[in-house]
Formats: sequence, C-alpha cells, structure tokens
Amino acid sequence: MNYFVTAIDTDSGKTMVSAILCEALQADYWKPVQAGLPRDADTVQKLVGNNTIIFPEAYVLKTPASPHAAAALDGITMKLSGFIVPPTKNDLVIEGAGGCLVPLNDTDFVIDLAAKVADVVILVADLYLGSINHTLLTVEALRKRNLRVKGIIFNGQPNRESERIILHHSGLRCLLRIAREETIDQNTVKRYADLLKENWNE
Ligand SMILES: Nc1ncnc2c1ncn2[C@@H]1O[C@H](COP(=O)(O)OP(=O)(O)OP(=O)(O)O)[C@@H](O)[C@H]1O
Ligand SMILES: C[C@H](N)[C@H](N)CCCCCC(=O)O
Ligand SMILES: [Mg+2]
Repeated sequence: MNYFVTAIDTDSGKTMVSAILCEALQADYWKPVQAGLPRDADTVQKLVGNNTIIFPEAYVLKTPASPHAAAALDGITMKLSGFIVPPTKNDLVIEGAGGCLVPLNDTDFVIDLAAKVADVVILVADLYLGSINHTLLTVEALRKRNLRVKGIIFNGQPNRESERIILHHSGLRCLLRIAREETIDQNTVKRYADLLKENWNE
C-alpha cells in the first residue's frame, strides 16, 4: 500500500509522522520533491531502524520555497509524468511538500501528485490557532478529488475542542496524537509507532 502523508501546512510535522509510519508499518520512504535543505529523506533515515529503504527524490530543488517557484529558480519545470513510484514489495510512505494545494507547476498541485502515486492519504494537523479552518479546507479538497483518507494525526499542543470539532465535521478518525517533544530521536519515533500500531486497524 502507498500512503501519502500530507498536512494542513508546511512545518506541520509530516517528516516526523512519516518516520513514525515507516517504523510502525516497516515501510519504505519516498519524498518525491524536496525544496531546500536539509533533505527530509536524511531526517527520516536518522529516525528509523535499518529496515526502511529511503528512495531518492524525483526532484531536489535548491530553494526552500514553494516547489513551483523553487523549480523555476533552478530552471526546471516539474511534470507529473516525472514522478515514478519507486518499486518495493513493502508499504511505501510518500511525503508531500507543504500542504495539498501547494503548486508543482502552473497546472498541478501536490494533491494531484497524491492522486497519481498513492492509495490512501494520512493527514497531519498541527493544532495551532487557525488549524480548524485549515484542516477542514484540506479535507474538502481531498474529498473533491475522491482521495481516500485513512485518518488524521494531531500534532503539537493538545486542544481537545479543536480535535473534537475537526473529527465531528470531517467524519475522520484520529490515528494518533503527538505531543510537543523536547527531543525527537529513534526512541521518540519508536514510542509513537507502537501507539500508532494499536490504533491502526480499528
Ligand atoms: N511534536 C513535535 N515536537 C517537537 N518538534 C516538532 C514536533 N513536530 C514537528 N516538530 C519540528 O517542527 C519542525 C517542522 O516539522 P517537519 O519538518 O516535520 O514539518 P513538515 O510538515 O515535514 O514540513 P515540510 O513541508 O517542509 O516537509 C521540525 O524542526 C520538527 O522537528
Ligand atoms: C520549503 C518548505 N519547507 C516546503 N518544503 C515547501 C512549502 C511550500 C509552501 C507553499 C505555500 O503554501 O505557500
Ligand atoms: Mg517534511
């Protein structure tokens, strides 16, 4: 199964969640488009055990910006046809860039890439003030394109009322809650992977 990790915004915790998913599912990892450094692939490599294969990106762009803009600065135009899913017998965790409607070029968005390469979406929602609106808009966009969403992973400062109203209106399931952590290392990832496994098949 190919899981696409998207979020309600950039810096929402997709990379950490991807590492947790790789650990929980013993899955491989692919970041199709990387804009700026450090490479999320390197971060995931440090956070997971040896069983995860980290596949190379389809595009590595120099500038930490919207991928369409970063590509233009590098003199590249990305195309959906340029994204070929790496072959693996394992589950594959595919990490997006920013949120769903982040442009790859003047036509396609990250959500179009998700529709092309993945079977199911995992949505990461950081619980900042404003996240209810961003989460429900993201769910609408995913539904409009008929993408299957497995559930939401809440990240950051807990906010039970935000979580309740998001789950109520989206009809989605909470797969995991991640607290703000002092340190994020292999032990942190393993701890959350064990919790995720408990919730995965409900
Ligand atoms: N629960 C958490 N506790 C502490 N720090 C966190 C937590 N979640 C994310 N962070 C930190 O916040 C920053 C942004 O998170 P992350 O890189 O995972 O975002 P992202 O959604 O992958 O962004 P991008 O769109 O660039 O891929 C990182 O430095 C990460 O370590
Ligand atoms: C560079 C950054 N860390 C991400 N990889 C890309 C974020 C793009 C956000 C674009 C936007 O929504 O304005
Ligand atoms: Mg990331």
